Amino acid sequence: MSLAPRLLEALATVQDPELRRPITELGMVESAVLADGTAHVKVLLTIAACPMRSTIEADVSAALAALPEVTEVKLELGVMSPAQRAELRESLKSRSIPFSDPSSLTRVIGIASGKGGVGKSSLTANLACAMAADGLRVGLIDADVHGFSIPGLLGIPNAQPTRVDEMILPPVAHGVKVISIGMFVPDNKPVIWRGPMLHRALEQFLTDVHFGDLDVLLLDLPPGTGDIAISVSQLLPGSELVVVTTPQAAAAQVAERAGSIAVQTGQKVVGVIENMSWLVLPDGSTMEVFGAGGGAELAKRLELVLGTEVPLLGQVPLDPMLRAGGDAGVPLVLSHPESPAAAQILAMSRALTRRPRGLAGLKLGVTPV
Ligand SMILES: Nc1ncnc2c1ncn2[C@@H]1O[C@H](COP(=O)(O)OP(=O)(O)OP(=O)(O)O)[C@@H](O)[C@H]1O
Repeated sequence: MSLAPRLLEALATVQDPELRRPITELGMVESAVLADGTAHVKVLLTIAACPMRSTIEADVSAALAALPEVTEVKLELGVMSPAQRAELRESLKSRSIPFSDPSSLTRVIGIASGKGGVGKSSLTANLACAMAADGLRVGLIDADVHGFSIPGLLGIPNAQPTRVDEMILPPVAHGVKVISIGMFVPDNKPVIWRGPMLHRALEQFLTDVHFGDLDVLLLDLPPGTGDIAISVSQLLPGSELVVVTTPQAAAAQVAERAGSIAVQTGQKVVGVIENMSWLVLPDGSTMEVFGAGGGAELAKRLELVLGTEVPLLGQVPLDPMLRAGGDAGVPLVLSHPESPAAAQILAMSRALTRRPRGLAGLKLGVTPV
């Protein structure tokens, strides 16, 4: 194996599109030789059917061609041997759940609701895209096993994760790394898994899916107070919760149950989102279709039950464009960021990600004298 330093420097600027690391670090560059202005380079793909083959090919050629001493690029693509793949897997994979390590800097936020249909998944998809558009590295786990809808909301209804042996690489949509139970269920069949299987599935997502370094990991939780909520708190003890409700008093009461599970799990409820708060009519007036006050009431009650501050993060109006954005797979915060509903979601995304983080469990790197 021969590796010319100047060529390696150029190749180090090329990232594997799925693993998001320089190809030089991933052991993908087998040889790189410069002879009479011609760069002869062999790059190894992780698997033969690599969906990113042409992207890698184009990026490598462009990076090499940019060197002044290179007049021609001769690129050969090969495939890693099982032993090379095993080495790569070892170098990438942590034995445990990376996000549950006390020194992890990833904020993990579960989005919960009392009942279905309050817009939890739509808001989760929009929040994830808002955070990614703000330059954060965002992962999203669709853990709503009975109603997985995140891939559709993000425009990748049929996306399949790439598998490198036992390692799973999540598809990326609008800059968000997404994994959904729906991606592992053939033909959109309903999932009838019970507690232990759900726990195992979530555990597998958290250990086997290679998200890489993330600033935020969002989880779209199933509505209610089911097994997944308990599993999340066990597998991700530092995770936080946001509770979504509509303004309706009855909905807020059901949501209170979902939020107060945090008393048992020890999770922090970082806020309430009220969705479908009002509808702006053509004459400019507003109509409170589902009543008023549910979000503020829920936040107040959760504060009492949990004994911690629970702010109402925002109120998102009904907006047909939000629904249409979900159907089209382009969330409203990306297609119409100026709309009042998107503006609310963008503000909430910033409020959630710019909070100072607690120092509990973090290594501060200082030694007492
Ligand atoms: N602010 C809004 N304005 C207009 N339509 C909305 C709004 N929020 C959600 N919707 C629509 O309401 C419906 C339910 O939303 P969504 O699927 O996100 O709810 P959910 O709480 O995740 O439900 P489930 O948990 O049952 O999957 C969808 O058709 C969605 O497009």
